Amino acid sequence: MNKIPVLEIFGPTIQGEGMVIGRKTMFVRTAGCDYKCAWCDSAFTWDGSAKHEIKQMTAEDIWEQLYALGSDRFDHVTISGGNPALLASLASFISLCKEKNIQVALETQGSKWQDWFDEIDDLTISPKPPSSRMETNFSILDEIVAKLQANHTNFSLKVVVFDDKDLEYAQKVYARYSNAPFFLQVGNDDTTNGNNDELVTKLLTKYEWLIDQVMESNEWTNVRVLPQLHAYVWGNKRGV
Ligand SMILES: C[S@@+](CC[C@H](N)C(=O)[O-])C[C@H]1O[C@@H](n2cnc3c(N)ncnc32)[C@H](O)[C@@H]1O
Ligand SMILES: Nc1nc2[nH]cc(C(=O)O)c2c(=O)[nH]1
Ligand code: SF4
Ligand SMILES: [Mg+2]
Repeated sequence: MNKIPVLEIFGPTIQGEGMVIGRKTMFVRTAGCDYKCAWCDSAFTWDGSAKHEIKQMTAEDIWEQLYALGSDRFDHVTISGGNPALLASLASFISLCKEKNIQVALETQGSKWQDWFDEIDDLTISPKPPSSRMETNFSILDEIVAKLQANHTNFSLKVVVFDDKDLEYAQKVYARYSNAPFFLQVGNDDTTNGNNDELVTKLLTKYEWLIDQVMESNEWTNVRVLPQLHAYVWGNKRGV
């Protein structure tokens, strides 16, 4: 099927995470994931709770909706999910964005390759640490990273950290792919809290903990430590 299962289209907003943090962007969130991370902040993309909201869209349908929301006020689109790398059909949307001079970022966990990865301007690969209860297939990840590097694709690695074990895992990933830009991201373990002041206080404490760990370690040098910026502005709200 050539259609793309879409759950959300929103923006313009700021990219709250990783290698293009702060950039003005639109978002397209696809449905379906091959993982089920214990702390997934977008579980509605795969747990069935929003299945009635999934729209099967063509590349042109998605573009129309992006344009209806953002008109000429954007030049960058972020594709997230779910795992958008499950969808070969995204190729058509990515080339449509190119035609329109729109840059494309994409978020995926690194469990599956797509040939269109090399067309992405800002590709984030986010392997999952032990707290997620998912298992990384390092032979697949090795292959993906090797191909991206061989093809000079602009990508980065981003590991979400909740605890010491996660940081140990992140260190292993950092050492294994030592030439790749690397980001550590604060984990949000309170994804249903509607009290933003309380949430932000919690997240800042965790951010400080993560910074402290990295600063005092000689195993971490060329790394960026980031929060989820959008959580500080909008808390756990969807569609921002
Ligand atoms: C919802 S995922 C969708 C893309 C893809 N499935 C992935 O995990 O990379 C987008 C990003 O949010 C991160 N994320 C998900 N839940 C989170 C949480 N509770 N705290 C911090 N980051 C989280 C993921 O690690 C990923 O980098
Ligand atoms: N503003 C904003 N930035 C984000 N960066 C990654 C997101 C995601 O859910 O993949 C996200 C999101 O949902 N909103
Ligand atoms: S891989 Fe991404 S979308 Fe899938 S469950 Fe994990 S965090 Fe959620
Ligand atoms: Mg998110």
